[in-house]
Amino acid sequence: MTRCAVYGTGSWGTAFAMVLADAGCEVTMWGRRAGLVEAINTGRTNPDYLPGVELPAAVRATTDPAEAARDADFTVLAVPSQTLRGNLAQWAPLLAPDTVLVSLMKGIELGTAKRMSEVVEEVAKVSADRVAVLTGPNLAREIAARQPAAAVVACRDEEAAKRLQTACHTAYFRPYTNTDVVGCELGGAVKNVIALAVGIADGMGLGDNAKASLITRGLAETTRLGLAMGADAHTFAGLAGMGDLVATCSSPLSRNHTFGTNLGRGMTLEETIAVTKQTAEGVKSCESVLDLARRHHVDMPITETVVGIVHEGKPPMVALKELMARSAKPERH
Ligand SMILES: NC(=O)c1ccc[n+]([C@@H]2O[C@H](COP(=O)([O-])OP(=O)(O)OC[C@H]3O[C@@H](n4cnc5c(N)ncnc54)[C@H](O)[C@@H]3O)[C@@H](O)[C@H]2O)c1
Ligand SMILES: O=P(O)(O)OC[C@H](O)CO
Repeated sequence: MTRCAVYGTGSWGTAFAMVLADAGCEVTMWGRRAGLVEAINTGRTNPDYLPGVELPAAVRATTDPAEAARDADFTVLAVPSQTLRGNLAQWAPLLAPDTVLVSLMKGIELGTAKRMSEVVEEVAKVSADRVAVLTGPNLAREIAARQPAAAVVACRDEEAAKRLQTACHTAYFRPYTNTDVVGCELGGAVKNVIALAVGIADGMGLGDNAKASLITRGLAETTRLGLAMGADAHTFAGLAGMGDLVATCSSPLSRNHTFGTNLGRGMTLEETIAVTKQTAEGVKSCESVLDLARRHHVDMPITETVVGIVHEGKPPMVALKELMARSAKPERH
């Protein structure tokens, strides 16, 4: 039987653990808090992140990272992007020798501007052939309700991607393989920034034309960055690009979209952070995405606008006027 370790008992770690169990894997989750681990093992629910959802019997949890790691064919990482480096440094010595590490994270590291798979390779000292990424339009609550969704598993080693595809393929979860790890990771990280922008526009009551324009031009700037970094343009028209943008920018379940909506309605950053109970990656990653764009000399006006509103106190109405007054240009630029 395929054995999986899942590090992180948040919304997506738990929902993906369910997917793996439903696909026939045996899953051990690692969690920080003994109380939550106990609730998962005895109550078969995760009351903090997925209340009311019954977990399959093949999912169990532990606070011992070594116990979770033991004999795992796949080691799934589902912690916030900005804590991954520190977390993985502790777990790396415990990992099973040939395990494939799977990143569920959708962020870019602050300071280094590294993608999560790069952080994993560096900290766990493994080759890119042993690091996979799972991404796409996958709102955890819908997956936990076993509502249908497609996803992408990306790995430089196509055989490893296929093994992961088999390990997480269920009647309601349909993963496709891809070898464009750079494009898949950028799609996942930048859509969170665009979802913040769309949320802000929604909060300001700017309408559906504004939303569609931000999604489309958001995809254009994501693709520009991807091409500058060697990604395949087709990836951005797929599940990791357009697919995830549509889901995240249109769903009230998205933390990034909701965060933006609160800002657009006039809440301060501090008030918005206070009412956000889970990880909204775009809030920090907008700065690291902009850093990445500058390193690659790519213009990302929507990302720059989000950084201005979220981190520099720019009033959304001023930011809107500036964005609309940019010089006119052909669409494909
Ligand atoms: N929730 C979704 O719908 C969804 C879907 C796809 C991808 N993702 C991505 O998955 C990643 C995890 O998101 P999530 O939704 O599970 O977040 P979450 O906020 O629901 O859970 C985060 C988990 O990380 C743990 N954690 C927080 N700080 C930590 C630290 N310093 N050290 C160790 N553990 C820590 C929390 O206890 C929790 O178990 C993010 O990158 C997110 O973008 C989320
Ligand atoms: O809730 P969000 O905004 O982190 O988005 C969740 C997923 O990434 C959607 O695919």
